[in-house]
Amino acid sequence: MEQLFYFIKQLHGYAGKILYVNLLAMMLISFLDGMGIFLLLPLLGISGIMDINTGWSSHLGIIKWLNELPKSVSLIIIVGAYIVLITGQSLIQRNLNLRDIKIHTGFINYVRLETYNALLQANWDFFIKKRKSDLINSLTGELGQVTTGSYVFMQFLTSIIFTLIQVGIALWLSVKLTIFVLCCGLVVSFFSRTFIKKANKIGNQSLEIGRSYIGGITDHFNGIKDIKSNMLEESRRNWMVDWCHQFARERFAAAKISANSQLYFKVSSSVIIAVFIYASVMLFHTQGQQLMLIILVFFRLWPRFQGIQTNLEQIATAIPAFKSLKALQNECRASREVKEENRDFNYVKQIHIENYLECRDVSFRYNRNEEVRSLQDINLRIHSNQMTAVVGRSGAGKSTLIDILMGLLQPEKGQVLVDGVPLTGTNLLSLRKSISYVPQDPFLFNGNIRENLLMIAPDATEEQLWDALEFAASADFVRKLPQGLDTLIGDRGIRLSGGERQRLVLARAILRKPSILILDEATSSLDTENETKIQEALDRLQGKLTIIVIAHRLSTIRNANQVIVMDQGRIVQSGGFNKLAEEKNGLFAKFLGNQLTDLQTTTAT
Ligand SMILES: Nc1ncnc2c1ncn2[C@@H]1O[C@H](COP(=O)(O)OP(=O)(O)OP(=O)(O)O)[C@@H](O)[C@H]1O
Repeated sequence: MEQLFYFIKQLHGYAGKILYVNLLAMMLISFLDGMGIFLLLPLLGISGIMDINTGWSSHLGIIKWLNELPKSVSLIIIVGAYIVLITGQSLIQRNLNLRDIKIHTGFINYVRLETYNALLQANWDFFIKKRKSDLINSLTGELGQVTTGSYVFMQFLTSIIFTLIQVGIALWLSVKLTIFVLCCGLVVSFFSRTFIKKANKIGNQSLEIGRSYIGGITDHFNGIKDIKSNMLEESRRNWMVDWCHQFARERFAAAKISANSQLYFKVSSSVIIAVFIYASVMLFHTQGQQLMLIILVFFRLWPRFQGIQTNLEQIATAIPAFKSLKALQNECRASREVKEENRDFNYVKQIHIENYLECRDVSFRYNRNEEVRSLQDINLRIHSNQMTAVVGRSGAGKSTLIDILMGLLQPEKGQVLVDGVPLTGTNLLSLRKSISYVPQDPFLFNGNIRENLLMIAPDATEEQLWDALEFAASADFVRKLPQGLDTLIGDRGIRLSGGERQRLVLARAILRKPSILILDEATSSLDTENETKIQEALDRLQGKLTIIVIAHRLSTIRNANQVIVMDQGRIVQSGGFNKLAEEKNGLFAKFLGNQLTDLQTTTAT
């Protein structure tokens, strides 16, 4: 229940006073509802069904008073009172419903934003350890369950208040009878705890099933090209069929719990009332009007018990989602990148590197339980306004080094320093704001080219957009598109070629006016002509920007001021391009030799 109360606390924190106003309104409605029973009594008296003047209702003076009036007058009073009651109750109910919807939708957004903000502030390490589809599931399915659970909890509170007031009215009408019904309710509830436990188990299962669905579907669409080109449709279909069976089993089990619980309540109530009526008539010789009262009280209270039971089962089903979302929020908070004060990214100022960005004795492991280090004793200086190239075999640690330099990953040992000042929460965001990073697999969202560019620089003018496109050798292809800058590029830019995507992301990076430009294999999909254009553009930027390039094609880095050669997480060579090329036994000369051979082979074929 701890997790449930955590969210209820959040609900309370969000809604505040309105929650109490609603609870008060609920009490009023249930009181008016209870008054309905009260009106039935004089009605029954007037119609002659019950003898109002005898025994049990002696404390109901108003009924006697009504009974003494002429029938037509008392009937008008009762019917009028009935209309006033129902109208009042309906008006309050209407306002309550609208207010509830406001609280509920507001609360959904509150929890959504809390979780999303927590995710936005989590560090990179958190994301590389998490499955993306699980996060998507948390923000969709689980969030839905959590908000439904909170809503059901409000219904549960309403039911409790309604029941208490109904019990109060019932006690007023007949103490013994009400205590009897309450005892029966408690006994039945005690035995129905098992349904709540089962519902909680089903909640856990449905959480897992939801995760596996989103996981499978995400994998499917991420790998759709592989699936189509390698004809993997059948295996995907089998996965979906299996999932559907699992889903059907889980749904059926959930429905069975709810159906069994209802059956149990209905049968037990009929048995209890039958035994009670039999005992009243045969053993205690109860009279007609008392029997009527028994039925009246019983039939008003019992459905309330059943409603509470159903609410408890629904809450139990939602608790695993509560737990999961709470755990996610806590994990995000524990992995928060910077302290609370630095939260507002808009006020972060770019940092200007005067001398150099430095790695001092940096070592890093992705998994602390494993021996292998992805970076080992890295000592390196990246000089301001110069071009530094990082080369090495696949898996040598180049991308990891870049992530460390950007402050995305924290060194296990050693430090990253900006002009001699260690990279910490305060200057971390400033450094990142100064960087434009172009990854191997660039991110473009489903929109047009203009929107994708403006995402990074919302105030950029038309002229600045075209300048950036010119720089990245993209202006020509964008001009040729039917709608130019307003052309839609599809999911992740699928309607563009790999090279066009890379050039567009490069243009976007430049638009941000960074002081550090990092290109991680950013020219790998370009043909020689466009690569030359980019290289010329980078040459023009030399001396104005700090440029860090990871490149497999060594032609791209010919003009680099410094080349870092990495192997198995270590820096094995560093220096100018020509100097390293002359170190005949070095790894760099070997790479150069290989690329020359590749080039010659390609030309010969
Ligand atoms: N998220 C991760 N979890 C665990 N190990 C990782 C992770 N990312 C990379 N590694 C490991 O760290 C080492 C360095 O990887 P890194 O991506 O930095 O190499 P790289 O030189 O950039 O390779 P490539 O040129 O293929 O991109 C590799 O052995 C890799 O398996």
